[in-house]
Amino acid sequence: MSAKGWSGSVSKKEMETGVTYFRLEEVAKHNSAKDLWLVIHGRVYDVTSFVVEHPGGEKVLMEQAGRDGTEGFEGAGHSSDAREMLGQFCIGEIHPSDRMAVSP
Ligand code: HEM
Repeated sequence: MSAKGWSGSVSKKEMETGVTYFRLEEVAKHNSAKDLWLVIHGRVYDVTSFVVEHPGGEKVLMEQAGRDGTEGFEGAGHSSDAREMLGQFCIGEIHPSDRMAVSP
């Protein structure tokens, strides 16, 4: 369980479930093409290595960098292949306290 650049302490719940939780504030820091995280359906994705490979282009990912890209992701009508790809970029979930602020 590693989280690049994350300096928060590990909560009891995280130790029990093995899930890494990120605050929106933390996700927002990863907002450049060289360090790009986004949130889709409450999960956090580090797509830094995927930006240049994204079939939909770099621009749309940059526009959502450090933010909740659920609407954009769903709006583009991604294939089931694209949905399966999400798994390899997932690094954790949005912290329960911030969950109301993002799309479930
Ligand atoms: C980890 C996140 C993402 C992955 C793995 C991903 C993957 C893909 C893949 C594999 C395609 C090719 C078409 C398909 O198989 O559906 C695609 C196309 C596309 N994606 Fe993404 N995508 C991601 C995030 C996003 C986001 C956040 C947006 C918009 C804000 C977006 C917008 C698009 C668009 C506009 C296309 C082109 C659709 C077309 O040409 O018809 N993608 N993406």
